Amino acid sequence: MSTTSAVNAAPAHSSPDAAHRPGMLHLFAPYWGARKRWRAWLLVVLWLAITLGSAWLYVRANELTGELTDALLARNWDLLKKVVWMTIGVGLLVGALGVVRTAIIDLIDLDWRTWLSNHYLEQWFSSHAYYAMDPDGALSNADQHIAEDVRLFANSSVVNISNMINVLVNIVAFTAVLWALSGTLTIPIGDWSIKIPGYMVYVALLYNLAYLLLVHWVGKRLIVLGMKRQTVEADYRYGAMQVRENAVQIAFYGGAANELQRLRRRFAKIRDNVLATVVRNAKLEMTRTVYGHLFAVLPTLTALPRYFAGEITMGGVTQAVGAFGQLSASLGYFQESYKSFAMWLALANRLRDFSWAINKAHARPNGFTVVRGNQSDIHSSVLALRTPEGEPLADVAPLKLAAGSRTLVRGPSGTGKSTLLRTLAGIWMHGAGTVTLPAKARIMFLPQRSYLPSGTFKAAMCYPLMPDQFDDATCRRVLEICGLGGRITSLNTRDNWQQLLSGGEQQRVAFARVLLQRPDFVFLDEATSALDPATEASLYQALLKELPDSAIISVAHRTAVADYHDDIIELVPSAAQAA
Ligand SMILES: Nc1ncnc2c1ncn2[C@@H]1O[C@H](COP(=O)(O)OP(=O)(O)OP(=O)(O)O)[C@@H](O)[C@H]1O
Repeated sequence: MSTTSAVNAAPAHSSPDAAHRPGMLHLFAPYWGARKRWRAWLLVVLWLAITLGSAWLYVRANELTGELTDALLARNWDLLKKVVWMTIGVGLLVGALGVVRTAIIDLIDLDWRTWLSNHYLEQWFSSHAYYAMDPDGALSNADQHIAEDVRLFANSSVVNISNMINVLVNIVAFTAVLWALSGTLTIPIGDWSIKIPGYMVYVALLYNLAYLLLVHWVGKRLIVLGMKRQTVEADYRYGAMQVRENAVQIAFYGGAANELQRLRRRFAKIRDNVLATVVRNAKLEMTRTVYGHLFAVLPTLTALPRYFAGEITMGGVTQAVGAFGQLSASLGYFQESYKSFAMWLALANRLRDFSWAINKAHARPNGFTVVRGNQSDIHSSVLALRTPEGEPLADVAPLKLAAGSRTLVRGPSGTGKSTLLRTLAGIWMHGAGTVTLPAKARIMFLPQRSYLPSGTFKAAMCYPLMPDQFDDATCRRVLEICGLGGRITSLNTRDNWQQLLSGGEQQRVAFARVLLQRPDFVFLDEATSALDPATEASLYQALLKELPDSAIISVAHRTAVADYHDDIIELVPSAAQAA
């Protein structure tokens, strides 16, 4: 792994507790607040214009139902024909505008999702967040946050907000219609009378407010359940993925029964969550059904006083009932979509927690200072290595690794040899000391088990550089040196190399990477542990021959490896660790 980007990732003096939990606004502002977002805003303006136009058409359609009723009652066939044609025309126009509106919403959704995905990917890969240890577990399902949560959040935000605006426009339009049709209701009380202008609007508002409060009271637990749902689903999927990735090891251990139990336990959590959601949804639906049916005749009853007073015609009643229905349907949107709001809130909270976990990872104090200087060697002060819990591991005397030097790091298991390499790579932050790296040197770290991305073999071999940076002939030459010439017939064969190649072959691919990329410093952490002594010897000999000027720093338990090194760093466990 090249360290150029990882060096000194975290700020030296900060605290994860001080990390900022992003507010709701942070989910919207960076995208919608940026100046260059004119295309997205143009789409919003277009959508808004169509929504206003549609609202006017809905009002017109409602007027037409009133005119239709009156034309029928008056047996006015000419007027009836005209009204029918106009109703069809308005209906077609509303439908066509609806299609365009949906397409615009889909485009806004896609653009925003693209931006959010990039944003979270960058945050995750920036500094050390993607490999940071995560005590809260909020980073462990990062894949779920980036793939699923972002998709659902962008979609439900765009859909919910656009629906809400649409509903608000309809509320305003039909409140005006209903207000005009309501006239003034006069309630006589003895010698007095109370006059209520636009009384039908108040009835509709009260009816829906009571509805909303009831639905919230019954349904608020759905928010918590929605949040938990995403987590338990992700845990289950991750568990299954672990089995896939470690299938052979599990089979060797005969661990199928154990894995089965583990996955069943995780699935049981999904089941519990879904059951609780089903029960809560049923309660919510029941509440809505009972309430809706109890008050089904309310619009007609509300319009009757004016009809009986002779203030409106039967067409007026139809229109008033229609307007009441439209207003209620618009206000009722908040109840209808309670579940999707609950889901949206759960997603927003999960994304905020994810950003928070990344912020905490960024703010975690780094005990080490890793800097780039103009010198050609790598050197350090005394390095005090610690565990994440702060327990001392080992104190490493000042290092000086010059070009062409060969250094072996030895010591009992668990002393901190790999930790020392991680510290030099800038990806370990528990301890104290300073590491100075050459500004322009290329440094490569080979762990015991190298990462081989799936895809063409050439891409896996050239990782982390791009395959087009190397010609096939050079690739073939280093493969021959590493004893893989016969094994890999085509550089362009695609496969899951991590699973397909043996442990020793994977280590040989890692050596091929080194010979190909010719770094100035090579750190090998038990990089030949899976190889037979003869292959190990031939690889080390090839390394020294091909890269005579590179510094080689190995961590190895095998005594034979010492033959290829001049200096030895002996790590001794700290007094506390030895005790
Ligand atoms: N990510 C981690 N979280 C918690 N503890 C860790 C982590 N990585 C390493 N440690 C602990 O730090 C100690 C040193 O580990 P390290 O891998 O550096 O030892 P080592 O000398 O390379 O061991 P070995 O020779 O067995 O490979 C161990 O006790 C290990 O459990």
